[in-house]
Amino acid sequence: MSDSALGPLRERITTLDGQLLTLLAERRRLTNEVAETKIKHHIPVRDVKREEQLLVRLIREGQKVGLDPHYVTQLFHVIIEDSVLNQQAMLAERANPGSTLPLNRVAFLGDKGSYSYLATQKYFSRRPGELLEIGCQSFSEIINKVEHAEADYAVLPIENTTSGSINEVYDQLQHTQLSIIGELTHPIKHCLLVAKSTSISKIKTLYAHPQVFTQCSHFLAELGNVEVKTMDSTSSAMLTVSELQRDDVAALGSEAGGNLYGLTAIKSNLANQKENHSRFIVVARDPVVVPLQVPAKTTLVLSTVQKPGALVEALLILRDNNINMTKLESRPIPGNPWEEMFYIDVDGNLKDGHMQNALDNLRKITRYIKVLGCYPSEEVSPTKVAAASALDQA
Ligand SMILES: O=C(O)C(=O)C[C@]1(C(=O)O)C=C[C@@H](O)C=C1
Repeated sequence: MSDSALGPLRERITTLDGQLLTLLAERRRLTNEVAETKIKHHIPVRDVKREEQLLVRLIREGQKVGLDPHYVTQLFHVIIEDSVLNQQAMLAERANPGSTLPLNRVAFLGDKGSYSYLATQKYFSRRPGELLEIGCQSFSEIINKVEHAEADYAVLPIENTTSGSINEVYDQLQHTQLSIIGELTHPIKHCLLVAKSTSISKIKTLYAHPQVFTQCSHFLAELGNVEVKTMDSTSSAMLTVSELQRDDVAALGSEAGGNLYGLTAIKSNLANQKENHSRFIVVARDPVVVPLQVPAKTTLVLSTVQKPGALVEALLILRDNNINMTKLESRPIPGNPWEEMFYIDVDGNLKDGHMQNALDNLRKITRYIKVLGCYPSEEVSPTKVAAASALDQA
């Protein structure tokens, strides 16, 4: 079928897509207005009951026009997540009036196209002010830039669903006075990126960051006899391949990043686990206040006294204060063999009475304890409705 036969239909689709965008922008404006009311009346951002009602109604209405419940649910999860994150960003900004900058200078690993670059773009797209990206070669350089006020923020990857914690970043946090002020998760979709038209069987050299090789180890084993070259960042791997312009070299990285270097993805979804996400933290020189209407997380670092059960005792304090721990990580203390620093993420706000009580009690039983930051939680768990409940009422 020629393009001209598709033309009229495509024109109508293009018009509809434009209308959908206009409607989505209008919906976003309305939810921002809702946020203003929530700020004024101290109402929590998230209202799961309202989300449930809305989804049930939409699933029912969708069915009437031939849209299946799964499709409608997925679509509105994305839309609702967007409104929740925007509202949270608005509330956080109001609670920290002095912290809004006309220019956000942000240090991150790599250059244009790295996963940290994409995460930086995503996080700051919801914040006021222009973005100035400062690509760095190492985590210590990133921290240094913020400590010396050459950057205002740093975006650092802290864990990945396939390869686990990024120890180097935890070790940097041990020695800095910077505070964690935000977090975000970003899907990591590794692709095989090439500069010239080629096929997988022709590839002899593969460039990537070591973390990426770890996350794609099954694919590498399948590839067989390919020379693997480790690079400082995903972006330097992509830059190298775009400069070489050969049909026997490839980089591992995201499709969006590769596009910035004129690279094409010839195979996608290369990570060992299908659901491959990285969690990033955002750090700054000054801590932020998180309004109580926004779900918060707090990250602590502590070392216990050397006696059996000391860590258990610390964790029981959290349980007794009804505080949910979302992550526990241990790292060696340099110069003190067999001693550990524990990094603990919990759901909770520093302003909350339970949290204050837990911290007071932890201080009594630990050798060292520091709050690395309290920040809005960006994990917006999708509200579930049983499709049956939506359909029963139809
Ligand atoms: O109705 C609200 O309270 C909103 O903030 C809007 C909205 C939505 O996007 O529909 C967003 C977040 C809430 O959890 C519920 C619904």
